[in-house]
Amino acid sequence: MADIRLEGVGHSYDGGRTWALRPMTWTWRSSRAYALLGPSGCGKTTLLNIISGLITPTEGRVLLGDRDVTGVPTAGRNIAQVFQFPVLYGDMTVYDNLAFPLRNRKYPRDEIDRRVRQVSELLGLDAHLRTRSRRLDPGRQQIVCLGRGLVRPDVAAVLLDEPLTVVDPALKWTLRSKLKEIHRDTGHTLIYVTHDQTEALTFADEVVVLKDGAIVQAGEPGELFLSPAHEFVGHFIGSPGMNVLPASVRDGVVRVGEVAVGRATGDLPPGPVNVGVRPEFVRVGAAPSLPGIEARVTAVDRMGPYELVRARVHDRDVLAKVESGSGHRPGEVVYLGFDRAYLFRDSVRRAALARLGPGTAGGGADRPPDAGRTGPPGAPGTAGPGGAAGPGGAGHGRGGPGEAGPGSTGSTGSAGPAAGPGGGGSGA
Ligand SMILES: Nc1ncnc2c1ncn2[C@@H]1O[C@H](COP(=O)(O)OP(=O)(O)OP(=O)(O)O)[C@@H](O)[C@H]1O
Repeated sequence: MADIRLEGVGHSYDGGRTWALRPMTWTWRSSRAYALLGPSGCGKTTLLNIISGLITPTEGRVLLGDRDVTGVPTAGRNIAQVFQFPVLYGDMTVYDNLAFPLRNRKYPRDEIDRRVRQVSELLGLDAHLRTRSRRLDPGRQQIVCLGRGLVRPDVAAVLLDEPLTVVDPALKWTLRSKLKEIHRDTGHTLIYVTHDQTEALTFADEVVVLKDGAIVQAGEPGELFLSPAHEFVGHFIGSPGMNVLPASVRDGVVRVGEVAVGRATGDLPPGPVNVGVRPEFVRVGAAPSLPGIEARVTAVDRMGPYELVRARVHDRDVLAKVESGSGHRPGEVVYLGFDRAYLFRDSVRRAALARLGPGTAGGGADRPPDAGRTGPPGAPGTAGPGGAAGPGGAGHGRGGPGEAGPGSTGSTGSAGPAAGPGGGGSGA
C-alpha cells in the first residue's frame, strides 16, 4: 500500500475568493489510522472528497504513491469511502450489498464469500445477511455501509466521514473498537472524519486537527493533550479545555498583571502572550508556588470522582481539576501552581512557562513549585479523577513543555500558516 500525498492542495468553492481548504502539503502514511478532527465547516469533508476524487482541488496535486491522481475520478483511485448517512442498494440483501464492491472488481466467488462473512461476523451482521437492506433501521444500514467500505482487502485507503452519526450511542463504542480491530487485521490506511474529540482520541494512531481550512497540529492523542501547539487545540481537546490567562513577557519574565508568574523558556521577544494551562495541571494550594498566582475560589463543582475548582485571577476564571473531597470552598484565597503551562502568541505556542530562578525580581514569592501541593489529579497517564483527562495515556515524561511542534510524529508535511509553533522553548 502507498502513502497518499497532498502537494500544495487547496480548494475554493467560490472561484478563489475564499479557501474552504487552504493550500497544504501533507502525507497520509500507509497503514496508519488517522482521525481528522475539527469543528463544523473547517474543511474536513472537502479534504476527504479531494482524496477520494469526488472533488478536483483548485490547486495542487494528489499522489497515490508515485502516481499523480489529481484528475483521476473516484473509480480509478482504489479508495473506499463511507459517508455520514447510509448509501445502499435498498432492494439488495445485506450480503449482496457487502459483496458488491468485490463482484464489481471480479473477485473469485469463494473469496467474495469469505470476505463478506468475515466482515459480517466482525460487525455483527450475520443474522441480517439475507435481509433486504431497506428493511434495516438506519443505524444497521450504516453498519452495512461500514462493512462495504471495509470489505475490499486491496484498497489504498478507507475514508470514513463521520460514519457513526446515525448509529445508536451505545453501539458506537463497540463499532469503534471493531474498526480498530479491522484496521489491525487489514492494515488499511484509515482516515476517520469527526468533530468529536473522544471519537478521535480513542480511535486514531494520529489525530490531525483542522481549523479554518488549515492543519493546526497533528500527532498522537497524548501529544495533542500534553503539548498543544495552538490555542485552538488546547480548547478543542480536553474536557474542560485549556485555561488561558493574558500576560506579558519582559526580560524573559512572564507577568499576569503586575505579578511575576514564571519565566519564558527560550528567547521569547517581549510583548503580550497568553499563558495556557490545562485544568489537570493546575494545583490549588494554601501557599504560593511558582509558576503560579494568587486567586480566589468562586465555585467548586463536584463531578463525582473529581472536583472542578473555579478560581478568579484578575478578571479571568481558572479551572482546576482536583481530587474529590479537596475541602476547597468559595471565597477562599488560594495559590494556583502550574505544572505544565505554555506561552502562546497569536494563538501559536512559542515557549513554555518555567519557574523563576532564585532572586528573580517580580511580584510573586520565589518558592518551590510544590509548596502547598494538592496534586494534579486526572493528569494523563495517571489514574486520577477526571477520566476524560488523559487520552492516549501518555505520561508526564514525554512531550515536555517548550519542545517539538506539530507533525513531529507520524505524518510529514507543512500545513499552512497556522502550523508551526515557531521558536518553541527549549524545555522547562
Ligand atoms: N458544495 C459547496 N459549495 C460551496 N461551499 C461549500 C460546498 N461544500 C462546502 N462548502 C463550504 O466549504 C467550507 C468547508 O466545508 P466542509 O463541508 O468541507 O467542512 P466540514 O468540516 O466537513 O463541515 P461539517 O463538519 O459541518 O460537515 C464551509 O465553509 C462550507 O460552507
